[in-house]
Amino acid sequence: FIMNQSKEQRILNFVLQNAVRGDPHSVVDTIDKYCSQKEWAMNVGDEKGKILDKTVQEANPSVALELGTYCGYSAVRISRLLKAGARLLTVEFNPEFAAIAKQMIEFAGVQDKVKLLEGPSEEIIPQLKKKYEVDTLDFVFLDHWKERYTPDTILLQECNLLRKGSVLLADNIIFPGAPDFVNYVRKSPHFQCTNYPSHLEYMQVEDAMEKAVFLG
Ligand SMILES: Nc1ncnc2c1ncn2[C@@H]1O[C@H](Cn2cc(CNC(=O)c3cc([N+](=O)[O-])cc(O)c3O)nn2)[C@@H](O)[C@H]1O
Ligand SMILES: [Mg+2]
Repeated sequence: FIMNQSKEQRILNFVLQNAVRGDPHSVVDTIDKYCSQKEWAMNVGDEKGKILDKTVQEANPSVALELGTYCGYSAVRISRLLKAGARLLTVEFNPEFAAIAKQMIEFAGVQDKVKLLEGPSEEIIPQLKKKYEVDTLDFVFLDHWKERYTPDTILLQECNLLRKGSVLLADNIIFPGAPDFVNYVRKSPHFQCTNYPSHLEYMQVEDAMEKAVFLG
């Protein structure tokens, strides 16, 4: 247990020493092993990860966006399911976390499918069309600051980044909670919502994910 390292650095080192290079599944399993046995961390985890997997497979996105990369757990989890030629853009504004995630993504061998965009989501989203050549987004995973879920969902619409059928999936609806987001999407005539009860990663605490499909 190297004290002067960050928790995120310890998670990355555990993966580099214990997972199989080029095998995204082993990277995901190894992070879950470390975070359930050694140090808790805010990865979406395996129980909610299975809901994420099903939602991604159903959407079968060509272009996906993730808000809040953290160590890259869900970026690896999502990108391992993407069809040939599909891509994931993931947004992270903490440079230390971005550096960890970059190494995690490369070790997993999914770097050709994943583009990590460093900066706050509110700055990056308006750049997606011109700077990152996005037309519309097929899938969006929200897992960053919970107070940003609603403003960023509104921003995605204002930037014409959603099309009929675009799928939003939000983590932490119960814990830490995103009450204004849940109110916003469930009240909006532009979204069809589904709630998926689950548990907080690595804990026996209630949590849930919310799927909101854009109706145009
Ligand atoms: N506007 C933003 N733009 C880009 N990246 C952002 C933004 N806000 C936070 N981030 C980044 O998301 C990552 C992860 N993150 C997520 C959160 C919010 N999520 C949680 O706080 C959380 C907390 C718990 N929890 O406390 O049990 C469980 C979870 O699953 C969570 O996602 N804060 N940082 C961090 O690296 C941060 O730099
Ligand atoms: Mg989360």
